[in-house]
Amino acid sequence: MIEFSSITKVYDNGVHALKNINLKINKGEFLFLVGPSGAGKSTFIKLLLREEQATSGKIMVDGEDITKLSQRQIPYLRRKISVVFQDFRLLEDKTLYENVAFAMQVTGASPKEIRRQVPMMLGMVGLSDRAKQYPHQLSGGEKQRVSIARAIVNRPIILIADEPTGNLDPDTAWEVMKVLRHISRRGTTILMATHAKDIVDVMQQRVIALEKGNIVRDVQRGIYGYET
Ligand SMILES: Nc1ncnc2c1ncn2[C@@H]1O[C@H](COP(=O)(O)OP(=O)(O)OP(=O)(O)O)[C@@H](O)[C@H]1O
Repeated sequence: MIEFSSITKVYDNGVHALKNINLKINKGEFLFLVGPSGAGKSTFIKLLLREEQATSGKIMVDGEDITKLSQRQIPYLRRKISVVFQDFRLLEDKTLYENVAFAMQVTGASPKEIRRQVPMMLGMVGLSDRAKQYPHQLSGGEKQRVSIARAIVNRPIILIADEPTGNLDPDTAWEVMKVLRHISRRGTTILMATHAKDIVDVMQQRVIALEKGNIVRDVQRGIYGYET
């Protein structure tokens, strides 16, 4: 479903951030992307989102080489590949319902679809009864769950989570992980970049480790494998 073939990224300053990466990701997989700072994790994510362009190689997503997309086609890619960030990035002047609904409105979804889909998503992340509240009334973990609801409301094929538990205490981080696991079991692929050793070790999912732009490990039911 997603395939990197001979992907290399050299930034303008000459840094080789990714070196000849070959990788296949299947539907519904849960993957952790790990590695020391500067290993190339963010670059990997940016290439998938087309925030950066590969220097060479191709990246197939859902049957299409995304390195060839024009600027005009990129918004469509970002519906197939959705992201949640460490800092949540919710709209503070909108309620939870409105935050999730807004992501559908911008794609031109009908009011009827929005009324059906938004409560379902808020239910899935366990926040049905908070729909009318504003982000400032929520804990960090709750904010991250809203941001996940918003990210999956348009049914992406892959959800990228970039350090999603980085700002959360351990208990709250696990609430977020339960939601991500549930979403993955329903068929959405999850790619989570993280430094959270304990989470990676307990979850026992596929682990892809990058170091200096190379994949140094790719194991099913893997562990974090670095000192923290
Ligand atoms: N826009 C850029 N221009 C030049 N070099 C860059 C740019 N972005 C990243 N790099 C370099 O590319 C390499 C890989 O960086 P990247 O941000 O992908 O690593 P990372 O694994 O995400 O690190 P972290 O865990 O700190 O987020 C680093 O050497 C970094 O300095």
